[in-house]
Amino acid sequence: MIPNVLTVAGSDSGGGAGVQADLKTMLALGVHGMSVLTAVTAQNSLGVQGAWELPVEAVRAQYRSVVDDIGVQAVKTGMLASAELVETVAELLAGTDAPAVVDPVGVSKHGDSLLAASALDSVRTKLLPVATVATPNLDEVAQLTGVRVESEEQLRRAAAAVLGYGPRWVLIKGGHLSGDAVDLLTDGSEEHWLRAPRHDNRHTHGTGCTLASAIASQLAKGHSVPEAVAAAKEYVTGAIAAGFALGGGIGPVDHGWRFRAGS
Ligand SMILES: Nc1ncnc2c1ncn2[C@@H]1O[C@H](COP(=O)(O)OP(=O)(O)OP(=O)(O)O)[C@@H](O)[C@H]1O
Ligand SMILES: Cc1ncc(COP(=O)(O)O)c(N)n1
Repeated sequence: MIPNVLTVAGSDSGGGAGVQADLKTMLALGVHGMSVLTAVTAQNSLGVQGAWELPVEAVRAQYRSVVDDIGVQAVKTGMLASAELVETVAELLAGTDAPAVVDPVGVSKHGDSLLAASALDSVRTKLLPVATVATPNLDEVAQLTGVRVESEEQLRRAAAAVLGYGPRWVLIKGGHLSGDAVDLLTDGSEEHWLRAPRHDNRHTHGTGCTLASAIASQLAKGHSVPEAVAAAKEYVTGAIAAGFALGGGIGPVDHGWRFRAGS
């Protein structure tokens, strides 16, 4: 049986991040990808030119259509735009018997806001508590907890601060530090350090979405959280190494790098 994985996220018209990155990742990792769109962005390699959220009823209806008939083995969330959508999605996740990977998307790589400032409190108090794994980057950690990380040693403090909001596991992504690309996965008792060589490639649009979707895909296949995150890190590292130029700005990671390696 092919596991079903659902992304609840925004559309990136340029195809490098958001729902498009999620579905490509799911295909590459051998699961059936499904989507609940929360917002539509006009976006390309240069930035986000516009964003429109969907009505709460549209998000709820898409979710019910998928979960009630087809069923899901894992869910991933990305851009949720507003407090109302964050709270709706948190409530839907709480009623779903499947692991949830929550990527608390705040700002795009170009600095465009993808989440209203008024939604931060709902992320802290409603969404993080229902996450099996939360995957904030360092900017999101600072926004959500006030903890600023400038070195690898400080990742532990960031992880403890995020765990304080109640996710089962947290993966703090240190991709924005210099040196190796080091992330810390912990549930407060176990610690797993994930280290990969930094690829000197500016075409990294979609790294966060890709990593979170890869984790959800591996969880759906029945792997434990540490196994799922290790496999997802390997996949995203290869995708970053193969990231390619597109348009005039930052190009996407290559979701199909494993297929191309053999072609
Ligand atoms: N240049 C790089 N080389 C190798 N790995 C990287 C590089 N940049 C980021 N990573 C890794 O990619 C994953 C995503 O981390 P990152 O911090 O980029 O997420 P993000 O900030 O949510 O994504 P984005 O910056 O696209 O919004 C992490 O595992 C991180 O360590
Ligand atoms: C619709 C949408 N969702 C998320 C992101 C962040 O992308 P990432 O952190 O993976 O680069 C984005 N740029 N656009």
